[in-house]
Amino acid sequence: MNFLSSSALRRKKDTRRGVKFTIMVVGQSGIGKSTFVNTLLDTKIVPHKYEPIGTTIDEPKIASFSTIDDSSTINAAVFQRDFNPALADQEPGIAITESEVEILNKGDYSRIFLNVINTPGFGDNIDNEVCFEEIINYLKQQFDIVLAEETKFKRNPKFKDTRVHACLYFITPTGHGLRELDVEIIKKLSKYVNIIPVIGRADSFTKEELADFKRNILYDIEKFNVPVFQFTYDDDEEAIPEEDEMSDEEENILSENKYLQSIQPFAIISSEDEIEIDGKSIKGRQYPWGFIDIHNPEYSDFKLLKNVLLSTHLQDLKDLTHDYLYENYRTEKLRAVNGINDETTPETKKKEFLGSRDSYIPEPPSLSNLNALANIKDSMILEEQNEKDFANILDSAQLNSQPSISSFAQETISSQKSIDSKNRSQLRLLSETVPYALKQEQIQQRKQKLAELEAKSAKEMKLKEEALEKKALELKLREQELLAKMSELGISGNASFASDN
Ligand SMILES: Nc1nc2c(ncn2[C@@H]2O[C@H](COP(=O)(O)OP(=O)(O)OP(=O)(O)O)[C@@H](O)[C@H]2O)c(=O)[nH]1
Repeated sequence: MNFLSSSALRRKKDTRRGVKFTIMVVGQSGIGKSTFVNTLLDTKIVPHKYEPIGTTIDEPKIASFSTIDDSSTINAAVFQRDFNPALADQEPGIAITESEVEILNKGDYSRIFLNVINTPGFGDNIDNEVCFEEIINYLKQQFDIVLAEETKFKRNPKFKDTRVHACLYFITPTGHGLRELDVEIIKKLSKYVNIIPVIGRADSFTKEELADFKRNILYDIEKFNVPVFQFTYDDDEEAIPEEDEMSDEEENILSENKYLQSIQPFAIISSEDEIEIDGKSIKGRQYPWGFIDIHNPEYSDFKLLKNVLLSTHLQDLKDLTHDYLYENYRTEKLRAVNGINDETTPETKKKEFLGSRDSYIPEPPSLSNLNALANIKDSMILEEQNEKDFANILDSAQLNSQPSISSFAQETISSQKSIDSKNRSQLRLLSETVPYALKQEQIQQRKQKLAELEAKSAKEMKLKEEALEKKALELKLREQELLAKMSELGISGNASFASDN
């Protein structure tokens, strides 16, 4: 009989109920992002550029977008779905779209609720700064949503965690290595998401070219300290003490990680098309000289990458996002908003904060008290736990008819309650301000962005107005010249022409 530990049981239950996982694809247009996603899921969930609406199972939701040319009314997403030659010379800007799909593993009935974030327009602009900002803001916003929820006194049981767990960064297949733009964007994004570099359309290289390209990329990653996701393994076998013998499963994981690390970055070939080979239908690409099965590891790392994302490393990617990336973000944010002194212990902070509680007047919602709130909230949870413990003592004491314990517990609870009830109402009020304050911050940022856009378009309007006035003046002068010429020649102008003058 197989026995499962309670955590393994919980994990099994969780996977049956469904695991939420979010991936993002970033890279230049035409590099194979949409094809990869659709092949990965064997479903058309992401549209290709200029593909009309209605070709995917659901229309992707536009989460946010930025336009470069503010005077235009189009945005990247609209621009990309419908080809309009009149707008072809415009900068596309960037859109961030979300597509959700549920994956059911028929073997063990586990489910993954996968959210795919696409970034059409990325890298297609002359100045891509706005694209970086839009993606980073999106990633930060998802962290903020979790932070706001965490600080709530009463959490929403239906809360949806939208943090992005992995970003597949499609490297432009130049063959030379990483471009300056790649280094810059990966460095910026890696603060908020695990970056997995990918070479798309790997069939455009010969075997040797691909090996060279991979080598160049690894060299650049090392040289410029580019923080990408690592498949960790310990090369130093002697470092593991004998008594810490590894189980077969652990050994397999280590050797698998070692192999995955050795083939980095993944070079993939994707295809949405099925081709018929020996009466069997396979996902592949047909060339004038033959075909490629995209699952064949000899040519494509597609199968490996699929396995990493949807099976072997899914939990690692989620854990790293929560325990490392989000935790760093949370700490940084709390420190920044409160100008916190690290030497102060949570206990001192709590005392300082509670010292003035009798004269406490709630401040207007602000992030400046966020850190204090987080610590207070921890202490509240502790106090609440204490109260529960006392109540348990009381219950068991009453059951056992032991009046001495019962009266002790009751006394302690009532004195604790008199302090706590006062605290609690203040703390409840404060903890409710945190999500509100974060929302306010976002609204403020949006307002500022809108104001900047308005100022820019007002400036452009003014320039256009001046240009029109200049043109009108030129026309007027031309008209006068013509009239003068006509009178010289003895030709009389028509009535309206003359009266206009
Ligand atoms: N040869 C080859 N072509 C590919 C591969 N993957 C995608 N393509 C083709 O490349 C073209 C562009 O692919 P997309 O998946 O639409 O590229 P994208 O990066 O999503 O582009 P945007 O939608 O503009 O962002 C399509 O014609 C695909 O069929 C591949 O692995 N090998």
